Amino acid sequence: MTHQTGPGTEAPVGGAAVTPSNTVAPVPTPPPDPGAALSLRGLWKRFGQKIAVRALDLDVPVGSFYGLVGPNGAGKTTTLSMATGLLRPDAGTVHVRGTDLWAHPVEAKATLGILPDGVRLFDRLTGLQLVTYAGLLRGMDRDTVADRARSLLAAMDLAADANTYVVDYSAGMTKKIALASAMIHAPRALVLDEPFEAVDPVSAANIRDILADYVTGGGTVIVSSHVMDLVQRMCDHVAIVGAGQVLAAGTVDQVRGDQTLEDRFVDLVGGRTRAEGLEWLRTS
Ligand SMILES: Nc1ncnc2c1ncn2[C@@H]1O[C@H](COP(=O)(O)OP(=O)(O)OP(=O)(O)O)[C@@H](O)[C@H]1O
Repeated sequence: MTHQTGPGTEAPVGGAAVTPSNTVAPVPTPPPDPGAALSLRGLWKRFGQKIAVRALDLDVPVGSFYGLVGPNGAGKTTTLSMATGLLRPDAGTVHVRGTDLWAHPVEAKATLGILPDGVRLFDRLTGLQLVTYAGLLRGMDRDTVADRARSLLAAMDLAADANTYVVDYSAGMTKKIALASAMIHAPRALVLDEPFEAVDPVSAANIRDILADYVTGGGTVIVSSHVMDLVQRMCDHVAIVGAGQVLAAGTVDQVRGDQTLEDRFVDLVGGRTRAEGLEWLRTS
């Protein structure tokens, strides 16, 4: 379910959205959903002159496999970073099963597993050391960490490279070890920014199976992706984000209607251009 403020709403000042007098008043936003795995309300983020996320609301139901899609620069990473405590919003709230993440970060973050995009790992550790370190940081006992680390490395097809330094991993292997590190404490929700980027098709299928099992077992997964076909097949819910706002959200069937998700995405987001002025690229 999404709720958006009116089109004339400006960036917030002092934490409140300001509406110019000559525009339509914003639709009042309902309070955060305490039953949702993740409930975002009125999130804003500005970088200099660029408003990356504007008045974004989103509810992710518990037990859903939720896809977040949008064109490059739409604000997906910024939204997920604010939703997981990595980037402080200029305004708005994030609730994780009713807990205000920015007011009670330790409590809220304990229930999340996070795969951020582009954040440096401790890559002078081996893969096994990195996953072990993630478990110990979460306060788990050594035996449980050792058991789970072994299982995760096997599931990610990294057992043979357990003792290789992460700095020497390929991009896909790095993605997989970061994912294993996000899962070691059996979080209640996984927030994964582009988890399949650079991952080979066999590993991607294995990861999809792991995530599907996790959802069947009551977990919630939120993934950002550019691959519409993958989201349509893998997710049960989807939000299409454009220019920092949610343009459509709901179950995949609700959002796509009688179109493919890709066609619906292009309809909502636009941006298809004819390649004019590139005649010089033709070789014959
Ligand atoms: N640290 C930053 N400083 C300045 N601008 C930023 C910063 N982070 C993001 N932006 C800008 O905010 C906008 C949203 O970026 P964001 O990375 O959230 O988009 P995205 O939807 O994740 O894009 P992509 O699909 O390409 O990864 C972009 O215009 C980007 O240039």
